[in-house]
Amino acid sequence: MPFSQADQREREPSSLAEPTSARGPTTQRRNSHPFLPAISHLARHQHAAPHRVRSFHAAISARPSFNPRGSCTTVADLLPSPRAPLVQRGSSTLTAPAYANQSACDTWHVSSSLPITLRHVSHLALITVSVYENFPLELHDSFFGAAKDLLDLPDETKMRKTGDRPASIGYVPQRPTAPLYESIGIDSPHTIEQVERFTNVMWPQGNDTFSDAVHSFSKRLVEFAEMVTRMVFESYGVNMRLFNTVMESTFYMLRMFKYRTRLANEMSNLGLGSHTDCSFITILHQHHVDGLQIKTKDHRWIDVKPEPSSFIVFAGDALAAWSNDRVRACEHHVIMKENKVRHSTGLFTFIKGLVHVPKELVDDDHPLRYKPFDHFGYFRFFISEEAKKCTAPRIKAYCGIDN
Ligand SMILES: O=C(O)CCC(=O)C(=O)O
Ligand SMILES: [Fe+2]
Repeated sequence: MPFSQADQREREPSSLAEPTSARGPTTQRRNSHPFLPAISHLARHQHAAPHRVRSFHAAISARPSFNPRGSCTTVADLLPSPRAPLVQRGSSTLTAPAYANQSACDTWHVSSSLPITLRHVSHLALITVSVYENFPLELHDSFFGAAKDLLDLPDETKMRKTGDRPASIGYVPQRPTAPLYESIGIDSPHTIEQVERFTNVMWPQGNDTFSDAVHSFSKRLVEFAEMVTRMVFESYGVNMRLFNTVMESTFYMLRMFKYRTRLANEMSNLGLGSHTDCSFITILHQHHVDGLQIKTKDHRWIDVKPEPSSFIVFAGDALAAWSNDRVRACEHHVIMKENKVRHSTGLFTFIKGLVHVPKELVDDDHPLRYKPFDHFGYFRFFISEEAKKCTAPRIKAYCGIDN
């Protein structure tokens, strides 16, 4: 989420906040916020039996090769063994390999009510998840139709102030370093009040088609983000009371991106430069036009192909720190290969208050590597000029501990 416009608002009081000074490195173990590995790719899954699950239903596929210590995660390593035992509880089922592009993958079917143990998945860099129930294709299409209407508005309209929360940042116009890219954000898009507030700024006469599409889509996306969060807490054996606290303290920002086509005299096809996100997790959706690439541990860029109802989950910098470097924040960029306008969207999660590495993730082999940090404070640092000069990862510069 490489925002260039600093729109820094005052910090919101946090239910998680504890005085930093009161906590030394060895005592900073409560109130931390876990998260998923590096990347999940959520794809439509045809073989599912939706009637088996009550609510949100997804399938997670992963390639084999599991590193039980999971010290550091990127694509193409630390993936679970197909032989790894999977816990199946509640309405979960384990099915045959189902994801066509990946050989020897296993598929887990999970629902939000499902306490599936994700220990084997939690160090993954790349997993694929099919979301098919509660997330019909029409919803994706109506959402992207709404996003297109929004991003086709005149720049002066898109620049209007719409939010005032700590992590708010509104419209990011095309700029010399990323001339093809523009983006616009909606805070708390799962609440109808916030979506209507935003809509009324953009369309003072109202636009129910827009607000309905965005709200319906975001509500489900937030449910999905919660589900993933829960799975990660469980996978790390972190106290579930902490999960509840974190859920209450999570701030969601939805951003919609548009990449225009190149002009005749423009040589570069770079849509968006290489970066990691400052979020805890990011859930991305590319809709139809590809361009997203992620960097593997061995520094290769690989394509993430769009599928009509597929999502990708990235670990952001905050998750990397929370996990005490077990999970690596996913480096990604956008290369515009097709000569088509590209629309994509991302849900970014932030934790209000201090983020601590949980005690479960600190041991002799994994000494504490991060001080507790204020996530919104990190957001402000992330978009600052100072951060741009950092040679080390920004999160390390902000709150890393040299061991
Ligand atoms: O458009 C995309 O697929 C990625 C956008 C992105 O990475 C970002 O805005 O942080
Ligand atoms: Fe990003």
